[in-house]
Amino acid sequence: MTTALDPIQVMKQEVARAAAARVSSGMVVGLGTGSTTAFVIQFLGDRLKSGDLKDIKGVPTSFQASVLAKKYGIPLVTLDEVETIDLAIDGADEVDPQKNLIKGGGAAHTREKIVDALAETFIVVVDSSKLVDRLGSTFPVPIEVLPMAIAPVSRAVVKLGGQPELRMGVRKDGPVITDQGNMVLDVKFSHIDNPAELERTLNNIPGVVENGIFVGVTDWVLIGEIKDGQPIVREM
Ligand SMILES: O=C(CO)[C@H](O)[C@H](O)COP(=O)(O)O
Repeated sequence: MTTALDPIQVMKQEVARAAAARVSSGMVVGLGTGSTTAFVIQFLGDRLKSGDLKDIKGVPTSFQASVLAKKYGIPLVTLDEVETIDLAIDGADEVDPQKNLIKGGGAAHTREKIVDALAETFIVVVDSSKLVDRLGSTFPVPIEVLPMAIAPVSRAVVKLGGQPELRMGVRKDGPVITDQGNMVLDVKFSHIDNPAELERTLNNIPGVVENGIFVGVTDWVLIGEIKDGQPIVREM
């Protein structure tokens, strides 16, 4: 008996393979967080193992990314050790037609924004379900907040028209704690007219560490799709 592969997983793998193929020997590579970039890290490890790729260094965007990079044999460096990142590859929860993003489904958006924004080239890898006409259509905006400021930040986002919800752990009692020891508010907005303005406004609230709106950071989006029953990768 054969088991049909989940089409979303197939699209993620294809797009991850296409992104991993864009990495050249000697590059410093930003390693994103999430299920799609987990495939990227695995494929980079495969290329290193086969000798097709040599001497790359990874800058992880999360504890999860560093664990996977070690598992697949990718040497890691910190931002203290390198001045530039040649290429960053990361996933996203929503992508609009201007290549603006909502990220942070894995609560890693703070480190992701630092690494992705530093990269000379930033490639986003998504399956086609992540494409939206307008940010905020399907996904709330994740905001990393210092634990002591959860109440005032929640009140401030309500004044901005948002509905905040403290992100809770799935296999853990209590809230999700980020790699930096903070908490995450997922904030639903009925519509986001100006993502750049909302990104700045949210980051100006005292106690907010970083929010998951990424404006003007993306160079390329690789989109995994199924066409005529076959997975294809489209570029935006
Ligand atoms: O922003 C992220 C983590 O903070 C991820 O990149 C985003 O949630 C997409 O994840 P996936 O590839 O699993 O769909």
